[in-house]
Amino acid sequence: MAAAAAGGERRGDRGARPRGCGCKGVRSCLLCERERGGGVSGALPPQKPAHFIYCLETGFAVGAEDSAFAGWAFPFPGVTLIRDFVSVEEEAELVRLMDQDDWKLSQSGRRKQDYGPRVNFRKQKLKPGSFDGLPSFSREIVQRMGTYPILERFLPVEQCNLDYHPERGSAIDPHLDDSWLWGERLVSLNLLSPTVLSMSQDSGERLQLLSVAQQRTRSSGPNDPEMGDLSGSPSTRSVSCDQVEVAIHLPARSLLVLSGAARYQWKHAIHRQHIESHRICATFRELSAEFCPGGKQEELGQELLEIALSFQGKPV
Ligand SMILES: O=C(O)CCC(=O)C(=O)O
Ligand SMILES: [Fe+2]
Repeated sequence: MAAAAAGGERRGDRGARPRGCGCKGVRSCLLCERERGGGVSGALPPQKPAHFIYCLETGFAVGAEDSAFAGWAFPFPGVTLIRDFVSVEEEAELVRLMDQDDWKLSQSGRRKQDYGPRVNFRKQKLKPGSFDGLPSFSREIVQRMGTYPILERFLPVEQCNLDYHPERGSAIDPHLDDSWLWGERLVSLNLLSPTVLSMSQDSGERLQLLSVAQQRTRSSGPNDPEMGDLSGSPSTRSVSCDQVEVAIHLPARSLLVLSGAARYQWKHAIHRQHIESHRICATFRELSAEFCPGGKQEELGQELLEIALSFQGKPV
């Protein structure tokens, strides 16, 4: 289960939980918060003062218009978003097929279905367990992924479906996905409703910002009529990384690929307030170098790949 390592979720005994709640340790959802009364701190995301919005066209994170960072931007590499990766009809069919299997209760008001090997991330132990492959309905989806250059030779060995519902206050805390087992590209298919993936870092390093005019100069050249006023002196500004949150807007039916800095340096999260209606996300993960040809555990990697790509799986 990737999200466990990803989010560092812990087992903990906080007494009986209400029906429908799968929270453990410090996590909570609307159901257990209601039961406890008064809510809990940590149910809402920490507010970061510097709000940026990821711009798909330029690959920059751009200061939100109503904020103190309007007019400022910085490069945000490692994000690829493919709109309309599946059609409305395919989306409905995928959800119908997912719903034929049970959803297990998970942390923070989520439900999940996992198709993947048995993993202990803490001890770095891995075995196939009862994994019998990705589900048959993913065969075409995985084949389609491979037609995009960014997903060349993308061979997933895990699929994790997560189900988010506003009534349960579903969310996922900021985390990095594991990188011992999982490789460079994290791929997620967004179904049923749009949401926002919130990117943040704990590091106190300074992030150098460019004024939007400077950014246009670099990307468009000096003769672009869109450039606006470039005559002023180039100004600079910086902000501490841990003050920044970058919103990546994810339309329904889009496919998101995170790699590089967006995968390894920036944590990702879905805040509760960004689940406005039922949402399902299917995340696909590939193996890290250790499990690929030439790596220490290539045989185990090959075995897992063969199982995964038989597409005969049921949730583990
Ligand atoms: O729901 C999402 O888009 C993110 C899921 C995620 O980060 C994870 O499963 O590790
Ligand atoms: Fe994740």
